[in-house]
Amino acid sequence: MIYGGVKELYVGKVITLCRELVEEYQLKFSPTVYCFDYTSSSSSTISTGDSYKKATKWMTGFDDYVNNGDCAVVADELDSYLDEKVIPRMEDFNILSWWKTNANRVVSPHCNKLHPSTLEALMCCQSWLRAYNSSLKSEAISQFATFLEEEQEEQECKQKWLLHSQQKWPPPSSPSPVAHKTHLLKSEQLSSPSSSNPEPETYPAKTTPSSSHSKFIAFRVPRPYRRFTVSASASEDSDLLTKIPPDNRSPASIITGFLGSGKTTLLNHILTADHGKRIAVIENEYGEVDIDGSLVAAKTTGAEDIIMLNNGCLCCTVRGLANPAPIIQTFYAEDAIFNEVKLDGVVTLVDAKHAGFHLDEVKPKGVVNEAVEQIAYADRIIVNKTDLVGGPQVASLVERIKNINRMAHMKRTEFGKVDLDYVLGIGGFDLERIESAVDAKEDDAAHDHHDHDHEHHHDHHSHDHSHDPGVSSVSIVCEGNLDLDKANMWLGTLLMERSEDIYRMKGLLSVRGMNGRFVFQGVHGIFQGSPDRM
Ligand SMILES: Nc1nc2c(ncn2[C@@H]2O[C@H](COP(=O)(O)OP(=O)(O)OP(=O)(O)O)[C@@H](O)[C@H]2O)c(=O)[nH]1
Repeated sequence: MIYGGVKELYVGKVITLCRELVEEYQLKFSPTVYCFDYTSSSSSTISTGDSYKKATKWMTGFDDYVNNGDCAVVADELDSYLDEKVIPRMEDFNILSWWKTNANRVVSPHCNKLHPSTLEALMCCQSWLRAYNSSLKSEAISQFATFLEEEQEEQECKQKWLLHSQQKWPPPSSPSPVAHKTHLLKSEQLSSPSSSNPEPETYPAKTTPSSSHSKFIAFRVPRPYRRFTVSASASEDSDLLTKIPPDNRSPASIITGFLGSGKTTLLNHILTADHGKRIAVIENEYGEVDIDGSLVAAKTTGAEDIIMLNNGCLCCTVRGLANPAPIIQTFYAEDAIFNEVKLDGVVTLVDAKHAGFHLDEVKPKGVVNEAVEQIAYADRIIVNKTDLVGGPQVASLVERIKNINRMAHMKRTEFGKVDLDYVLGIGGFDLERIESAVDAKEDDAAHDHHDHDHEHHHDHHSHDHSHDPGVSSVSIVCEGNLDLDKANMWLGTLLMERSEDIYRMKGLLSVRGMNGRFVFQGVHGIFQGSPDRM
């Protein structure tokens, strides 16, 4: 109609040519199904102004064809394409918007957010490689294509993480206005019983290779976090192989707390005590002058391992000093550190006299109070300087602290005087000690002799949720066994969606098909889990 008398000849030629091309394409690639929805392009929404029609009068034949045309029988992809109804002409038709709303998504919503050039490179590479791969059957190319796909996934995760971290951490140019120090204690237990047993211990179990299958709890954590993949091999008949290799790495403790809360005092107490441990101190001093270096007792007692970091600590100076999270993450993110050092625990000093003031401080929207954060990450909380305030004030502070972090053990002190066992060898991040941590926490909350508030708030069988300063402890206790797949899915989703909000978590799961418990612990996106020893 549009092309006059010769149309049969030319249209026929074009169709034959297209068919040859499609056949060639189909030989190389498996057929792809494209689905288009034309229903949303109803003519009622289309502007077909009279002036436009007049100006393009020569196209009226096409319009008639559109209105009366019938579909041909669909034989292959080309036929199906030729068979598609064409849409009426319109003045303001935008082909790109039409494809955006009508065509099937070829790009996932996540990919859609990638930089166009990144996306283009990924897609092109994949297409080329698939083409080569189909003709050359190259294993290496196939692997590379898979790598690219994984990289694409990684980019999606990374983008998600970036969104979170941008909300959470101050950018390098705007460090936290609160000047804090964080001390890292690395102590080597010379007579550690585990160090005499270098062989990994395997906990035997009957497994039937044919019937056993592996279950995985694997959380993709975007770089620079370490990825944890934890597996439990369980068979249908409840046989289980569990294995937690002994951990001979040197333990490290983080001492944190608000300005003047007594960190250096506690450190001196530790360094001068008779414990037989060799201790290295990495002190992060926010300021030009090394004040605390001269105060730390070890310097005068001949210890050689004191390293001062005047604005030099990579994670602290970049991300602000008040938040211990970056330091905790450093122990997991860097292989060199992770292989040598295990994080033992976070000890938070709280100034009994001034902490209430800091906890009350109202922060701008989206900014978490640093004093609250330091309590939230803690395994041990030392309410120091109790000599400066009365009993009721300390009791009310202790209550507030418990609302923020019910898992941590707490003690009241003067001049940081605590038993060393209380702050060293905590095992706060140790999967093998999760259970004792949970049990001991109950004892501690109810019977700590330093803590005379006589609180008997046993929340073991309740869903406990307090609302002090935006951060609170939640304990969930459920009866029965969990389906591992569902638990995996739930935890994975929780971490993907809300890891930013999870300061610490510890738990014991009873999983269907496992004889032992499944223990886990985590800090934000870092998650560790393993079947418990039987
Ligand atoms: N009254 C009293 N003073 C204490 C106590 N603990 C520490 N102090 C004093 O409080 C001051 C600050 O203690 P530090 O140990 O330096 O506190 P810090 O957390 O290291 O302080 P920054 O380095 O400024 O963050 C020092 O003068 C200590 O002697 C305590 O329990 N009672």
